[in-house]
Amino acid sequence: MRIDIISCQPELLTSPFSHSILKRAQQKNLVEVHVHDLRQFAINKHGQIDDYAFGGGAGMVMMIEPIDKCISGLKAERDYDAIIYMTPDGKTLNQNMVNQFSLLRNIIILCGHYKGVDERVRQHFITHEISIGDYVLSGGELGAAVLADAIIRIIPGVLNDESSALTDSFQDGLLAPPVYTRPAEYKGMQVPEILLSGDNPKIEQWRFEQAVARTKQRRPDLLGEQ
Ligand SMILES: C[S@@+](CC[C@H](N)C(=O)[O-])C[C@H]1O[C@@H](n2cnc3c(N)ncnc32)[C@H](O)[C@@H]1O
Repeated sequence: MRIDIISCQPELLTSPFSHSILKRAQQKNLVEVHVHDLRQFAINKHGQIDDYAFGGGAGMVMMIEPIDKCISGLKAERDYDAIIYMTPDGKTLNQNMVNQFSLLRNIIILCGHYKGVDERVRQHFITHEISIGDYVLSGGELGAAVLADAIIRIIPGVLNDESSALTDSFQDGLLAPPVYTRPAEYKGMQVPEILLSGDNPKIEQWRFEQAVARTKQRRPDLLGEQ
């Protein structure tokens, strides 16, 4: 898979892709991540990529021309399955959407700033609008990193033990059950006896029951309850 991220603050995206699982995924050639500096496509030598909003009001608006040039250049090289704009008024990201995106070959993620992008960008170039929650960030980079991380970790071969991602929260519509590690007893706090029993079918049953109980308590909406 190839992910192209368009940003006017590309430095914000250096760290998330330089460590741990996302770094290893790139080293294993399971994903290519390319970050493009929108200022390289500025309309003048001052690096201008934004301007005042027509109609007035506070806040600058990201111009259509630099974004068009950047996206058109990428599209001239290859086909893209999705061109995503990170925006608080987009569809709220969930695991189902992440699973669908992880099946695609090439995607572009556009990060906004200021008041956001000229609406014509959204109307003419964008295929998906994604929010990472009902709050407003300063820019789309953190959201793009969240989206890319969620996608990349479930690409087959990225996690050392692929089954791990399948037992995480939301994959089967439930929250994940509690987990414990050594020591079995710490300052009088015990690990549930069943997990030390070696009886795998019973452990699986216990985990399922815990997942259901946790989901009922914390996220009844996932079970179709209120
Ligand atoms: C200050 S915000 C613009 C908010 C916009 N004026 C509004 O009220 O919907 C700047 C940029 O941050 C990104 N952003 C902010 N909150 C986000 C969220 N919850 N999910 C995804 N991206 C977000 C978007 O790319 C947005 O264009």
